[in-house]
Amino acid sequence: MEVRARAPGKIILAGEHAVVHGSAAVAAAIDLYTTSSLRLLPEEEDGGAGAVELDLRDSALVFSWPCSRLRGALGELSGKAGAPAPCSPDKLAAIAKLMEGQEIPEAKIWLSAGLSAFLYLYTSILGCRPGKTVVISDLPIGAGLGSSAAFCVSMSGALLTASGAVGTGRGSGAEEWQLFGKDDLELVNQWAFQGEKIIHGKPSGIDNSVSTFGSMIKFKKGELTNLRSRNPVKMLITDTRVGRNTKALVAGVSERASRHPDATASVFNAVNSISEELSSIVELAAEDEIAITSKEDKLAELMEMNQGLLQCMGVSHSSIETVLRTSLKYSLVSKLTGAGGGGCVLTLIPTLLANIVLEKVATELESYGFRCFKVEVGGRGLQVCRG
Ligand SMILES: Nc1ncnc2c1ncn2[C@@H]1O[C@H](COP(=O)(O)OP(=O)(O)O)[C@@H](O)[C@H]1O
Ligand SMILES: C[C@@](O)(CCOP(=O)(O)O)CC(=O)O
Ligand SMILES: [Mg+2]
Repeated sequence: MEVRARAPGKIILAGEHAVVHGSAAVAAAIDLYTTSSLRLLPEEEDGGAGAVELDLRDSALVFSWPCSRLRGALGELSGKAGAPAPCSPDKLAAIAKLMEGQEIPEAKIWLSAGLSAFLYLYTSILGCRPGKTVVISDLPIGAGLGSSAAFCVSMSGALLTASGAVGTGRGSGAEEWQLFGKDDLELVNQWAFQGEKIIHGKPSGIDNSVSTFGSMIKFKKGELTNLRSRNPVKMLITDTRVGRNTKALVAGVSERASRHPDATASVFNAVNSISEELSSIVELAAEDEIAITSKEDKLAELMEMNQGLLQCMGVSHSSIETVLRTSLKYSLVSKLTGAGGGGCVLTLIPTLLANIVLEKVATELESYGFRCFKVEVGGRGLQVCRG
């Protein structure tokens, strides 16, 4: 039997980086997904044959580890259905050794973090049982849209379903994709967070939480509040195609914070106020055109202020500045989203101007070699399908 699990990427409307240091942040799921499909294979009679295979379709790369090699490196693991234990330094070192001999092209060496997270999740949840996993994603990888979290959430969802630890709870029989109940989602989220730790070093947990639970959320110190967004929030996403790595950017902000503790504490505090205000504005119901415009003006101003503070943290980039300047020509406000340093930028598209301005600004941005995504904001989180 095959289990498929899909998990969305996300945008951060306010609060990235500061959220790692305890400030509030606001994030929403988007309708771009990573899907992990898992098929367990029968154990061979001698107990030693078979392999764990990971097929990364978008990269056209397949990785494989004989079960005997996994047992040799990690011991006789039985698999675990309950809450996860963090990956110990010894296990991480053993996983790093298992990367040896895998042919990762130099240009895609960043995939090794994802492979390590995969091996940790697979062997911790299922032990060293043979199986094949195929991963396909709509998301640009390493661009600020939470591909690492969507990878960990979809993988944890598929593995925990295959292990029997979680089961599909809700959804009509006619629907292919089914939703989990709250307890199952909590468990998937805990495992995905451990996977994110392997990829990010010090994640806040916002990305895996919004990918698991979907919708729009406020997140602060591990606490999640669901936001009821009363009016649609329309965002254009521009991928500058400048590659970057969240782990390095998060570490860079922490280093700046240790050099200038008082100044950065004030910056993080200001971001906290922006996220708090933005989350209450999002929940206001605007009934007419004047109210909608006034609400969107406030959101735009808060995004603009947040972008200035992200510059203070040292995570903007000349490509991001180009997107800001271009959108400003159309009187639109933008901010980076995710870790910055390149990657993606959000542009708020006012409801009343959407028909006039969206295509024009996207066309101009694409003429510079950027890639634009028009996404639905605040949709579903993890979904699973068996077949
Ligand atoms: N589909 C995928 N297959 C393998 N690894 C992935 C995949 N998606 C994400 N990753 C891992 O996550 C890393 C990107 O995460 P990160 O730097 O946090 O950027 P973002 O989460 O914004 O895309 C990649 O370098 C890779 O290790
Ligand atoms: C910078 C940060 O706030 C968000 C990172 O998002 P992404 O990996 O760039 O999509 C880090 C975190 O909250 O874990
Ligand atoms: Mg990430």
